[in-house]
Amino acid sequence: MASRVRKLHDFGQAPWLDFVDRRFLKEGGLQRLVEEDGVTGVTSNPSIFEKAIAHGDAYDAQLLALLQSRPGTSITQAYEALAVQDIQDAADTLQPVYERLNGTDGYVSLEVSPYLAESTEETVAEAQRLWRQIDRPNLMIKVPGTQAGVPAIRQLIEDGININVTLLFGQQSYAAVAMAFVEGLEARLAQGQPIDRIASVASFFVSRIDAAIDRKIAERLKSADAEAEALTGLRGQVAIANAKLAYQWYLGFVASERWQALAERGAMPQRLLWASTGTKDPSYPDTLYVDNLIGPETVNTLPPKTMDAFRDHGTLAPSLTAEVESARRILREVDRLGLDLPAVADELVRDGVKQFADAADALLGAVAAKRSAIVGDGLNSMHEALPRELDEAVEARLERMRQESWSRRLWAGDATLWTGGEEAKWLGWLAAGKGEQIDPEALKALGAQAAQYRSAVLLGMGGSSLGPEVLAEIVGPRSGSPMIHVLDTTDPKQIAAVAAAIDPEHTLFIVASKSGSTMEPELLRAYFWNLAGQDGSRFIAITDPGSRLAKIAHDHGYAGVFLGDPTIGGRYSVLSVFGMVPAAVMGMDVAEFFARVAPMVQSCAPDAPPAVNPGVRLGAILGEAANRGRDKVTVLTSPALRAFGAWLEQLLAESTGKQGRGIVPVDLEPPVPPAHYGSDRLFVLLSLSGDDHARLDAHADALVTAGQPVVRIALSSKEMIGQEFFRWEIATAVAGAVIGIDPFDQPDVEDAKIRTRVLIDAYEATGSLAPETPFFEDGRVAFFGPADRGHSGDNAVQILRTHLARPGPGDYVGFLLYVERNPANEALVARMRERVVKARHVATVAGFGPRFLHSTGQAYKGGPRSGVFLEITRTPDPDVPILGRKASFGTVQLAQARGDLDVLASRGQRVLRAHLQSASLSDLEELLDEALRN
Ligand SMILES: O=P(O)(O)OC[C@H]1O[C@](O)(CO)[C@@H](O)[C@@H]1O
Ligand SMILES: O=C[C@H](O)[C@H](O)COP(=O)(O)O
Repeated sequence: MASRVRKLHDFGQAPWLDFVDRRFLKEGGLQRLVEEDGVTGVTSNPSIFEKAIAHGDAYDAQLLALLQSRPGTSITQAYEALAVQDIQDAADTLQPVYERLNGTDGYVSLEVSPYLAESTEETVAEAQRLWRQIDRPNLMIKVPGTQAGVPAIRQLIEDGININVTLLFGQQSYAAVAMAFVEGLEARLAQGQPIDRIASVASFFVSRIDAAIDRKIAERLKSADAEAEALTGLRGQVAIANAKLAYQWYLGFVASERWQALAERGAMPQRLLWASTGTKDPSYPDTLYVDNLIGPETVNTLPPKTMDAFRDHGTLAPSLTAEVESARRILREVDRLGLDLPAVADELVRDGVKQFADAADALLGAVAAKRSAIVGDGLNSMHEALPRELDEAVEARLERMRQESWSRRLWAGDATLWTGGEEAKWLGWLAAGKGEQIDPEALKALGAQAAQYRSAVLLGMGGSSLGPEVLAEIVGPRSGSPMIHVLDTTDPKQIAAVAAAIDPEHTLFIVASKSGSTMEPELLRAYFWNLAGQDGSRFIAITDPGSRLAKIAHDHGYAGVFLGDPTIGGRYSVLSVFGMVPAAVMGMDVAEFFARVAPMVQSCAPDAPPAVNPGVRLGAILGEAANRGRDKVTVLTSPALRAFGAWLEQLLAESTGKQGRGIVPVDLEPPVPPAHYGSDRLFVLLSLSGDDHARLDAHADALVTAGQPVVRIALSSKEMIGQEFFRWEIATAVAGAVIGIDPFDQPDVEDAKIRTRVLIDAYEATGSLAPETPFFEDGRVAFFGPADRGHSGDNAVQILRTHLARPGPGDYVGFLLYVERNPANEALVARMRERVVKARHVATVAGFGPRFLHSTGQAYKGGPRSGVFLEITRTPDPDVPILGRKASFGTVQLAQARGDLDVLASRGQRVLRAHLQSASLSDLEELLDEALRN
């Protein structure tokens, strides 16, 4: 006996299957339905593919093969490759049907990306691309019947592409779509193109209408509506009535002269297709939306469950044209009762687009997760353990980000993600992450040339020095390549130490400054220019086009000038020439380096939904933590990655620390037992496989047990540090959006520079710095501070005690040292920090001046006003003169310290400056120790 499903054909209706799945196709499921049930078509949508691909392993083998053969494949491309294969398989299964029915049936539908529903042009382009790629005559591309979709449908029909119009709910949009179909065909005819093989269906959604109307009715019934009985009578009636009237419109339409003219030229009608025919309300019969919509020249696409039910107990009768008057009456009732069907239809279109976009997000998320599993340790891992409240806030934020398409908007340069200001002009680092800002061949040649030098000295500040320093310290020069010294200071001892360590004859000097006008690299450039005998052949410059440095490099005959991208701010520049030129000098294979970075860039791509996008996810954590007072991002690393924090500090602080908000990075603070930490921290651990990180792990475990939020990041090799540059750049940009600031400006840095300049200019004029009076001195140490800040005490210990008693919960203590940055001084300040943390239970930061001025300085001045700073200065001895100037490097450094203090004080931060007279730094450490003892 013929199957009941097959018998639908007797009524002129084509049964299609609303389902696709790899295993089902491979096991011959579709073939069986074609043979046994007379199925003559297949529809898919993003939800169907989400169910197929995201759950189970049927697609994993193809995915693995794809990613192995083309590692650069994006998750959208990967999904598409999987879907395309299924659609081609289904089309091939239906090919005999298509042939037998002479192109009137036998179609398989694939939907364009739901993300494009508002863009006509992009929908057209994607439909054309999929059409070419799938390359089957019995393919239909599904395009939503939205406002933007209608002109796309017209265009695509004109192009000769079969179209399944999806998401139709209302009579009006159906009519618009039918006209678009006609116009497309007419346009073809006008061009002399054939129209007899252009197939189209208009997918009228059914069950979703009842679901929406029934919900409205239920709401009304809750409030004891006077029309309760009439409303109840409409439950489960409206969708079918709506569909029946759509069919009546169709009948009128195909009878029209306009259509008949096309029909005479061989045009096939655009059939109405009943979609969404699986019953949503279990109290309704499971074949409701099949039994009642049977009629000629139509299609019903049935989900497997509905098809099984219909096969089993469906009712075959020509129902579509029955009781049309009753359908009209029902819709009049809907109108009378104010249920507003057109509004419901509009809302269902919006919901439908969103629902498919949600499904696409889930699908892409699942593909991304599968890809991460395949990439394995080729992608640095990240795991977070967050206290419940923060965890919930992060998850809620990620969901909001998903709904608001943050990953896509970030890459698209949508400034409204931030403050709607200048942000879009500063996104060149995204392309730089893909290696697009450098010329690998030129860098290879540079690496070969650089091998002749014993050492290299890089002169730069902030973003121009910290990236190279991290690369030098973590990855290090290859054997045969020069040893690299990074100088980002005006400290005379530090400058002298580098000058003494090199042989200028065998040294390559790299002057790095985006602006080309930063004071420190300019002074250092002049100093080493003379030291190197003014021989330009041993100098190269890295700078932005048209800068003063570019001109000097040209005039001085530099061996090379590497130009940066002006749309990249300094702190985001490490993956541009600013990091990669020094890397090449160190003998790194830059192309190989970027090949390692690539999996992170792909994982952070615009199509990677926030929850599985490692950069966006981290950004959500950083931003939510900061907004909840956990604004001290405490960086802990395994030994080999120790240097990373210096780069990260600048990125986080300078990007987010403004308008009294932002993140205060805490780097190189010695770990202490969890009891000493407040509730203002977020801990980030970076560990390198094979490095000694057992203690670090134990510390992290203890922190988690104590309820502290911990993010753990693991690298499989030190070369993988490149991935962290990119992850953190994305994370910082995203955190900036969560915090609500522009992460690409640095509004408070300039002030300290101005104050310094005033002091130095005065020095050049008078030969001395403007006098200043300490509020206390004892010959060992002199103290300076704003008079109005209540500094008091009869001796150094008391003064320090008073100052260090200032921080309360959530505050932080900053040590700002204008002394040589060397291992001994670093160790000393680390000890001082440890004492403060233990005694005061607050976070501590430390910076060596003027280096930190171009890095964390922005956050200390513009960020949260929770800092308590101890600035430490001394009169440098021996000093280093600057040729052609009265001021020495030491004088400049002191002027910088004074300028810094002034600005910090003017911003309401609590500041004290200890100027070492006869006391050494160790002496100060003892005083501090005493001051912290009760
Ligand atoms: O590369 P440049 O222009 O010399 O700037 C160095 C650093 O100084 C700053 O502008 C801060 O003063 C940083 O943003 C930057 O990385
Ligand atoms: O083309 C088919 C439609 O996408 C499908 O029928 C929608 O069904 P649903 O409303 O059950 O999601």
